[in-house]
Amino acid sequence: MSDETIQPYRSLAELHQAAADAFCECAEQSLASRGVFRVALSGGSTPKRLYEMLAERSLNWERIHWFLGDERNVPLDSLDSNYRMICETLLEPARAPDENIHPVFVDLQNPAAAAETYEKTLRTHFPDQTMPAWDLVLLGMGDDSHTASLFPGTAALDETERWFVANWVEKLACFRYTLTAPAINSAKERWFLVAGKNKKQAIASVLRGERSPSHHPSQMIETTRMFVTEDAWTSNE
Ligand SMILES: O=C(O)[C@H](O)[C@@H](O)[C@H](O)[C@H](O)COP(=O)(O)O
Repeated sequence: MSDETIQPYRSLAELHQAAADAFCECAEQSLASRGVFRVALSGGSTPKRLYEMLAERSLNWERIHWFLGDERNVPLDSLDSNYRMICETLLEPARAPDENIHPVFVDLQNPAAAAETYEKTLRTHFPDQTMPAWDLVLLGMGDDSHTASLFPGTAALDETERWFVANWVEKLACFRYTLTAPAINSAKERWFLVAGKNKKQAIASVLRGERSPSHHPSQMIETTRMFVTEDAWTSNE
């Protein structure tokens, strides 16, 4: 990823404002050219305020479809559910049509089956495609360089055919649901939102460290834009 695709912001508020503007522009362009905007959203804390801001924008809610880039293996009403967070911050305040919202119907006892079911759902939205043709995938980055639920040293990093899998994460001692790297890279736009000095080392390793996707999974993503706060950024100088 070249440095011109990376924009450091003085504050998280400025990052969210810029990301909200860029999101709306991306949606408008997609709707104008394809009549639909299909986006996979990130979980975590960084995008929450962005989602709240988007709920206040005048988007064409009827023609936007909302998907999960990853999910935790918890009930959808759990405080740890990405779906719950996205509903509370964005989809409920915006009154997005239920039929446009596509949660992962988790199966605590059989996450592999739930992931296969979600992949089948995705394939109905992107028929006859080898990989999902998202208009946008929003991503965060962990301080261990993970993105979505592609964690270092996990089996999902090696997946080249599947779109969406259940991924055992040893360090968390749990399954996570995640898009695979090829199913993220097939998006027209792949954006990272990264904030906080605790992410500085991860960003430096991902962008400037040796190429080692098994240690730095975010290196697998062909990023088109990175929104980052200055306290998480080190320039190339
Ligand atoms: O399910 C999740 O938690 C996310 O999808 C995950 O990949 C997240 O984006 C990073 O862990 C960064 O999280 P923060 O934004 O909370 O730092």
